[in-house]
Amino acid sequence: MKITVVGAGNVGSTCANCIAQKELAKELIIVDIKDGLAEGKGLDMWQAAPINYYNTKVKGVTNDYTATAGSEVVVITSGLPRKPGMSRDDLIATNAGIVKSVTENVIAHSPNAIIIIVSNPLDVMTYAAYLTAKKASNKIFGMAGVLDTARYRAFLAEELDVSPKDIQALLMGGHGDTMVPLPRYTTVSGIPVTDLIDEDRLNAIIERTKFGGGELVNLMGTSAWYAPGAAAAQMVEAIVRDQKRIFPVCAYLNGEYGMKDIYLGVPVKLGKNGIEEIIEVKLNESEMAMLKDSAESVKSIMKVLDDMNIID
Ligand SMILES: NC(=O)c1ccc[n+]([C@@H]2O[C@H](COP(=O)([O-])OP(=O)(O)OC[C@H]3O[C@@H](n4cnc5c(N)ncnc54)[C@H](O)[C@@H]3O)[C@@H](O)[C@H]2O)c1
Ligand SMILES: O=C(O)C[C@H](O)C(=O)O
Repeated sequence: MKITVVGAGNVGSTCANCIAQKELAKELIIVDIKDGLAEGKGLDMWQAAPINYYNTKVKGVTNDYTATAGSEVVVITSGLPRKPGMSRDDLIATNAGIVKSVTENVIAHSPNAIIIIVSNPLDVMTYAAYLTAKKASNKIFGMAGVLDTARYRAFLAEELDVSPKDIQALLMGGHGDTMVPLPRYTTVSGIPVTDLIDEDRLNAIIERTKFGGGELVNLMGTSAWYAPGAAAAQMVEAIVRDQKRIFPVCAYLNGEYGMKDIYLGVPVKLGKNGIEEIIEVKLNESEMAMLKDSAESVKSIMKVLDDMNIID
């Protein structure tokens, strides 16, 4: 198994480190455009192998995609992160071109790879990569829901003073302020969360989750990486170990939830074939309205991508 992570910045290197520590690959290649950065991080991670006891051979390269040839899974994290005062959507002007050129290079050397996009604005960057790669949509999708759900679960665990391991939750929609956490599909070891927390506290947690990325941007001056890197690596694990995990993933919809030709966060089954099933949970009227609202917001950024005219 050979895995590539493109982007050796905060998220890419954290993701690569998780992949190595979980021994998900025999060979792990990290690529970055910045001279020496990926080589240095790859070498540093390889030197951690005798300490952390993993066999994954990590190597970094500067923009040399021949080294990535034959990768089975590729994670694309290249692109600018936002700064305080910016929205994720503000990144489209720079990141669309980066995601396009990186996807072309990835596909040229690993035509059969399953590709996971992380770069923001996530839903539209995933769509841009899909249009560029021209591959089946079950093999190209985005990471956001695993992260957003993890934030929601972490906040709930803290509020209820229980283990984060025992919180199961579902969150749908775009990776932006219109994301849709679903209390009806949130449990603590099977107990409905609504039985354990009052409505006001739950609503406050939902609001904090929606703006969870921005909270960290304001604290750090750049965006998060530990949870995002771990979330992408968890998706890689589900694929390489054929775990059939059910995760919220930014997936291409072709009629599911009454929507077509859009990438949006929905629950899917992830296994060795990538997205093996899109699960259509029953949404009530208000949940469906929120999902549609989120889709409209993603569509408005798809229109910006279209107007940029950079993808055939
Ligand atoms: N989907 C999510 O949930 C999620 C979570 C966190 C961050 N992100 C996004 O991930 C991206 C990366 O965030 P980060 O914090 O790692 O940023 P970062 O600045 O630390 O790293 C980005 C890296 O991409 C590299 N890069 C730029 N252009 C490249 C190219 N053409 N080829 C190869 N490498 C290139 C840069 O040199 C840099 O090292 C951002 O767009 C950020 O918004 C998404
Ligand atoms: O918030 C950001 O800009 C980065 C990422 O999308 C996140 O949610 O942490």
